[in-house]
Amino acid sequence: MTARLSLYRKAEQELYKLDRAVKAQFYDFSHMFRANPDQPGLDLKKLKGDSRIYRAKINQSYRALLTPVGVDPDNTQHWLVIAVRHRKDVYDELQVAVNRVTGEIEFVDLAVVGSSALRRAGITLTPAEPEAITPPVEQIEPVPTAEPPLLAAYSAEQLRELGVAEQLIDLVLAVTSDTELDEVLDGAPMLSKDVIYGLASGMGLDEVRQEVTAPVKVDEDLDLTDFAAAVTRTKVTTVDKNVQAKIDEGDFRAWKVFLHPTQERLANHHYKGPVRISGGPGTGKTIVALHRVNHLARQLPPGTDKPILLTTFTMNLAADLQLRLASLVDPDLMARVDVTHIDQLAARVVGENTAQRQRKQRITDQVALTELRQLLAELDEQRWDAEFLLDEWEQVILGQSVPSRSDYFQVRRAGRGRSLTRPERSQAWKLIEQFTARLDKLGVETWGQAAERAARYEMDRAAAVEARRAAGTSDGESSGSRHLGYRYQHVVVDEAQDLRASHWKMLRAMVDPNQPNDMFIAGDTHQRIYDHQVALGALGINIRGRRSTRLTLSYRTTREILARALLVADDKDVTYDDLNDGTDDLAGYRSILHGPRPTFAGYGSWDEELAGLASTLSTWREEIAGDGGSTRRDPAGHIAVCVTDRERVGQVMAFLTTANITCAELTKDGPSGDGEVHVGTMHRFKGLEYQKLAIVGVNQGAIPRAGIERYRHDDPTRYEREVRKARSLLFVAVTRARDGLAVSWNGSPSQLIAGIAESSGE
Ligand SMILES: Nc1ncnc2c1ncn2[C@@H]1O[C@H](COP(=O)(O)OP(=O)(O)OP(=O)(O)O)[C@@H](O)[C@H]1O
Repeated sequence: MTARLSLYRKAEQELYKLDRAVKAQFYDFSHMFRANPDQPGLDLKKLKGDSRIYRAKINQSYRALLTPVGVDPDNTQHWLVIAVRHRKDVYDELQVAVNRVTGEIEFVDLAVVGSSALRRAGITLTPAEPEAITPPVEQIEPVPTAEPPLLAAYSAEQLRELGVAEQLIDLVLAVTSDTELDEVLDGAPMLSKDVIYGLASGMGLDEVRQEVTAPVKVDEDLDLTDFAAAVTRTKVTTVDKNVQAKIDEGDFRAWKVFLHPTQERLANHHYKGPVRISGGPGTGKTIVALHRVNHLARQLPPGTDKPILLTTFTMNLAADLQLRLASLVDPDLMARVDVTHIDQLAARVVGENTAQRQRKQRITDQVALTELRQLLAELDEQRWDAEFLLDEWEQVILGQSVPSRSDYFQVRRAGRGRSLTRPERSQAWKLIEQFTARLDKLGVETWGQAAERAARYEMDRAAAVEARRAAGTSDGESSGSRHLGYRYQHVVVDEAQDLRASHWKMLRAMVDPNQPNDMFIAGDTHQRIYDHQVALGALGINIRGRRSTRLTLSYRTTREILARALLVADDKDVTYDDLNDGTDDLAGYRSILHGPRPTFAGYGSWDEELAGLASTLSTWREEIAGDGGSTRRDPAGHIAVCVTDRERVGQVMAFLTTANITCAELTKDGPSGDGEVHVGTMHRFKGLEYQKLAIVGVNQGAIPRAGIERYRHDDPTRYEREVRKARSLLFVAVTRARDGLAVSWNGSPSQLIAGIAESSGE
């Protein structure tokens, strides 16, 4: 009798973590099982407590827990592996069931529930192979506590109705502390976790019903005993000859296959207009954007063009998106997606519209600032600060495409702080005119200028398309049709918080505003590290009602790190916008991952801090190398050091090299070289993640820079803006760490972490 075998998500994740040798034995086991599940070497036996679960032998120590889910028409048995574990963790009380809300098969992992919670709920676990174990005698009684149960306000019936797994209900109603709740939910099915964490974080019953339960509820009447039907609704991995490759991919595979229902809904929904996904760091915005592209690509009619644009803010992030997308999307469909960073896109549009001899070299804002300073010095102009003027030009004049001096007199200068009188505006306009003429003469332009030009070209093109439509000629009818249609059918944007107004105008004009699924925008304004605040509505991108959604569950950062990160971002005096006229917040932002407490440490000098850093990195290196069980894991690329300025990058790398730690600098193209520890300034860390991260030199005066003090009284709005940018930068940095974070400083700590440093007792 042959068998078909599938893997439940949890079992697959357990396999990722096993030693290579045990994984190899699992592949052998699957092979044998598929040939004949009843062969004696597998020792297939039913657990005593629940008639649905069987255990089978992978090797002397490991067992597969399986459940039969039906028989195919050709008489092949179909089995689902629901867990893979050490035999001492197999208990007779384990159960598998069909969830009454989702209709999926689910397994509650009682093996990971702490003994105090089990006892509180009156559950005793009996090892399935007692003869093989010398059980630790569990004498610990739950500490009697006067604390009421955490979820005392709810009844078993209410939890059942929301979809909490039956076996968990008594347990969660009994727990009295967050720690116990974490233990109970550690091995819980996803819906149970979402519901309980939702209630525990203060969401009301109706809110949970609406936001968590309703989206995953199946409409049909469910037969809770029909496992064959249930397994068709459950995301499982088929065990075939490719299973080894799938398991070896480990966590890299997880994001491709197991989307959270909220993420899945966002990625696959049909939207009548632009949609925006927000959410704290690590909540999967990028993952959803990638799946969105996959979904859109699969709907395309056959063709050879590239109707989908996937864009982001920087070059290295675009390269990363390209790589990840290629592992998700079929190669044929991948060829239909244009993955480009936003400045490159603008440069392409400008290039298409400019004769070769008129093309200009692009310069950074820093180079432009030096030119402007030079000009002001030559003019002996003392009244204007170069930085202020450059910002005025970038944000007000270019940002709003102000075409003339008279328009500049009328324009709103929201968020600019210092107000300007009419004569002052006149002076500013004149100086900026002289400045742009100077750049022109040098044959250069800033990226802001290029973006503004690209927006204008693209808006002209959109106007031409609309005019043709109004005249009754359809797109692509005549020769030269490349210029006569909208450039894309779908635009997907990641890291949206940092795009300039002109980028948005360009993107808006690249896609038909009257077609569905036109724009999909992912970003988090708490992570805005450039000065480009926009109101999308005013730029023709109207995001209505339910087309704005927030993700709240972090898949990256441990709870311990997230709690400190929130202290950085959530200052009571700061509000964050929603890329429009409203506000955004991080309410409900949470993680279910646990890890070591982040460290905050002050040193007497930079040299001492560097020595402390080398010691931390050495410890981390050993920890990561030891993670792989008997095979040593290569720590390269899993550890990074984040510094506050370029100069310190060099200093850190030089010091670490002498301490026998090899480094690779994080450049705008990604890490240069294959050194094991990546070192870079904070800006370079946007969108990245590392298992362990050290942030050094978080001193008073380094972040925010001491230089902004001059604005404190003269231009308080500007001062606040600079502090906010620094806050966001540090927030981005601390949330890059998956499970290890060490923040340090020498002298006095930055004002942004002073409170955290004190409360950490260091
Ligand atoms: N459904 C999922 N299953 C497994 N892993 C996931 C899932 N969703 C996200 N992740 C993982 O969580 C991490 C963070 O995801 P992602 O980079 O998409 O978050 P983000 O919201 O874009 O973060 P940031 O705002 O910091 O750039 C990644 O390692 C990703 O693979």
